[in-house]
Amino acid sequence: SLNTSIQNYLDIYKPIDYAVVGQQKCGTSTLWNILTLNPAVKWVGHGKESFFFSGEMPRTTLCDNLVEDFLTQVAVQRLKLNRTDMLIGDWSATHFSCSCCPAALKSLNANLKIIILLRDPVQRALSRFVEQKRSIRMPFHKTVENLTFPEFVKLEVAALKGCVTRAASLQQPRPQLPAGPTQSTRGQQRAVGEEPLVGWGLGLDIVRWMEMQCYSRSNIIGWSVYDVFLENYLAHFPKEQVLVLYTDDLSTQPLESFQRVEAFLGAPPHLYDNSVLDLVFNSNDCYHWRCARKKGDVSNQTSLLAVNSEEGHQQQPSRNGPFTQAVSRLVDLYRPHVRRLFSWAEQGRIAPPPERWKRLYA
Ligand SMILES: Nc1ncnc2c1ncn2[C@@H]1O[C@H](COP(=O)(O)OS(=O)(=O)O)[C@@H](OP(=O)(O)O)[C@H]1O
Repeated sequence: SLNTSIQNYLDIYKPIDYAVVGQQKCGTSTLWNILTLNPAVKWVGHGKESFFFSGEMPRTTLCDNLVEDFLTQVAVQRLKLNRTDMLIGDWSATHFSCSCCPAALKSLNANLKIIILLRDPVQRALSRFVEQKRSIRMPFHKTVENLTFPEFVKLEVAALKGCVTRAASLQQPRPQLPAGPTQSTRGQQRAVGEEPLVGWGLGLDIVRWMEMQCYSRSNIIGWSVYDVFLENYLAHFPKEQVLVLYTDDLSTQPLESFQRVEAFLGAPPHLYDNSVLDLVFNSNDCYHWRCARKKGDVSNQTSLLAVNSEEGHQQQPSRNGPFTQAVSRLVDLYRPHVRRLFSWAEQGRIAPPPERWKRLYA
């Protein structure tokens, strides 16, 4: 029963224009619900996420999934709406931590615009932990059901460190880099002194590949190690095609954030209702991509939930208690990775992370 009045087959089957690749638990549902109120901005799939090239469980990498099936899903959107003039994107938040996804997406459309939303790494890890713990339907519920947050952090950080140490032991001498302005493997200019960015299939050696897999197989803690995954995207796509946003900005300056995304996508500006901009979707209060709560009602609930479950319903974690220690352990883990984000911001490769992150992780 599809409306086939649109004549141009190529227009219907052309690939997506943009991809919001993650990160999971960083506010992607809020971005999706509000941004797609703009009639020029649409998405592929029935729900929010297609999970087409990588699923919830990191081992289910699907980069060689049938391209034609994906194009058909995109075409369905154009046929349903009987329009070819809107921007169609993929919203799978699982694509950020997937090693082969930047390569697959680049092959799909070299002009693709990539959008990445990042939240304070500890907050993201906490958010995912609480979600998995609370719902038996969640894929990592079994992993965390009998553990407190500090217990889980201790085990997982040790496992991650072991994995990364084993990866580092495979280090071989690196080829000498030529002096002066250099070209990356993909031919893009980088300034003197800027580290070369490598990606899957683009200069990634065994050490960094294995390291990336250590983090990509650790959904709750490892998926907050943003620089490793972001580097992969920046190696494949020119920085002009990669927009990095921060959850803090979505929270404090929602309208500006949506306008920035619209400008990046080349979409006509939409007039958003103020009451809509005040909404937070898929919060710990109401786990569903479409479930909305007022911003003020959900703030800081996640850390409270985690503390309450472990320290006897206190309002604040005790100074040297297990929860505070777990947070410090995570801050130590994330520190060098957050620092890389700041250095990329200084080099103009990405938008600067929130100042608050500097105080926490510097
Ligand atoms: N505007 C704004 N400001 C601050 N925080 C926000 C905002 N929008 C979403 N959120 C929080 O993001 C969490 C949900 O993220 P996602 O929608 O990306 O989750 S998912 O990957 O689709 O499962 C979820 O975190 P938790 O509440 O800690 O679970 C949301 O509360």
